[in-house]
Amino acid sequence: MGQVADEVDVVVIGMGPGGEDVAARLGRAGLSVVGVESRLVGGECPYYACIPTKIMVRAADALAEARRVPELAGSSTVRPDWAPVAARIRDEATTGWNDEIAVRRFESTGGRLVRGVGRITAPGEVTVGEQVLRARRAIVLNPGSEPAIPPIQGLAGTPLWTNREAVSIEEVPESLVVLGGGPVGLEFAQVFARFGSEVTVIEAQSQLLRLAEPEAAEVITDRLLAEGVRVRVGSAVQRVSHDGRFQIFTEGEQFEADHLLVATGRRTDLGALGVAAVGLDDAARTISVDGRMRATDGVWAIGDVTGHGAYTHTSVYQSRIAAADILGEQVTPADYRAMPSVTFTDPEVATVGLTETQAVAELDRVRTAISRMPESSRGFIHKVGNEGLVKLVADGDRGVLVGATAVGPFGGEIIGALAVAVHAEVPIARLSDMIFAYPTFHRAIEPALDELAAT
Ligand SMILES: Cc1cc2nc3c(=O)[nH]c(=O)nc-3n(C[C@H](O)[C@H](O)[C@H](O)COP(=O)(O)OP(=O)(O)OC[C@H]3O[C@@H](n4cnc5c(N)ncnc54)[C@H](O)[C@@H]3O)c2cc1C
Ligand SMILES: NC(=O)c1ccc[n+]([C@@H]2O[C@H](COP(=O)([O-])OP(=O)(O)OC[C@H]3O[C@@H](n4cnc5c(N)ncnc54)[C@H](O)[C@@H]3O)[C@@H](O)[C@H]2O)c1
Repeated sequence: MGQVADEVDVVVIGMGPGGEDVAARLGRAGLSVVGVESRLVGGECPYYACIPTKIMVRAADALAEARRVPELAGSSTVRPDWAPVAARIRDEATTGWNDEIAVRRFESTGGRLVRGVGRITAPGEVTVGEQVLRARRAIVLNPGSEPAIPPIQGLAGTPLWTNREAVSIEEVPESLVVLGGGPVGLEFAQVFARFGSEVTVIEAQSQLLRLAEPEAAEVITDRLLAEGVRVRVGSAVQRVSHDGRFQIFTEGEQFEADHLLVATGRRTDLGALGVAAVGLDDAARTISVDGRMRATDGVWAIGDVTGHGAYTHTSVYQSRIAAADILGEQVTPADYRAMPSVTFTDPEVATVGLTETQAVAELDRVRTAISRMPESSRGFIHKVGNEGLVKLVADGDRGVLVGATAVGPFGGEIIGALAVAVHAEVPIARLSDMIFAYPTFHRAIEPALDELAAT
């Protein structure tokens, strides 16, 4: 006798932020939904990524501000203690890496959770261990991504850290090498340095935050150097060894540290997900989706696996579209032109849309302008810690912004105004008429607009 299939309307494989959201929306709309999750409902973001790292950043920023007191307001003595940070992450944010609350939240929408690794075994069919699920209406794929470990000689088998170990430590390492100068690497590097670790960042590309505007990378590099972080760019690690401590060998240099944090990007495994069973390329890194998140007949995909920006806001944006499409509602196709991102270093590095390099590759006439945060009134008032800039990228033919970068205190908040401008294609002439409250950080947008208007 063959296995009797469990028939439902929708099976969601992977309950990351997008998977949880799409499952809840469809459940609330009256569909029968099974969510399949092999680890924790909620995915990477609440347990190992966004939330714990931002708790760490908040604490590290508090230390940095206290250290700035002598330049502004008297004297201060700062004695970092990791215990409150570890306790907040463990007890307040992740309840000991336990997803009971998230499971209850999902079940309250009418959904049913199946624990285990889900795999597509035929069109409309998902197998989890011995259990076979038939999806009448949709399979939604939200498997997220895993830390990618580069094939460096000697690295495999060492007790390296990825973001998952780094958010669950109880004590700050005395010394740390961070491999990779992307958002993950830099957020951790600055946090641990501010808590007293001796930190080295090794980045293979020629600048930190390789995808960011070079002017932004320069600001954050200078800040890290000023805080005592050792930074190596354009540096390839050739070999690693571990004998209780790590030795990291690059061309011409050797570094030694108690711990090694690998933050060299993310990987997916479409083979393990069984996508070939529905005709998709299982050797690919990402699943191509159309504007409605459809990957193929009866299959939708959302989140990191789609390759449209590994951010929680991407995953949840896509989940809304996928849910509406599955419910047969009118859908505005996905539009990523105004995709924002924020790296929560201090200063924050926030971007929206295209960088100058990307715009030049796509458009006939590109204009850019930069205003420096320390030259603004608020930058002057803020004084220590005021590094930053606003860079605008405009389509010279259409007279609209196609991209922007805001680096500075609250750079992630400043970018909000610029995201509206890029999203709604507000004419630059119209933006120039705006009133910017005095003396705010976002007022640094105005001189850059003036410069664009004058060219
Ligand atoms: C250190 C760090 C900090 C970050 N900070 C931010 C930030 O500040 N802001 C931001 O927007 N983004 C941030 N991100 C990115 C963010 O975490 C992800 O983009 C986000 O989690 C969305 O991912 P997702 O929905 O694709 O799935 P994920 O969160 O990766 O979840 C996917 C889930 O699917 C499960 N799964 C996978 N395969 C299967 C299977 N076959 N069967 C069953 N279950 C499966 C996994 O166990 C996992 O729980 C950060 C990432 C890292 C690493
Ligand atoms: N605040 C946020 O929104 C936030 C924070 C963290 C991560 N994320 C997302 O998570 C994803 C993963 O972040 P990430 O920083 O791990 O990846 P990333 O790809 O952005 O950066 C990884 C860096 O490692 C470098 N690298 C790769 N191999 C190397 C090697 N062998 N030696 C030295 N350097 C090497 C790359 O050149 C790259 O600069 C990103 O897509 C990011 O957008 C977002």
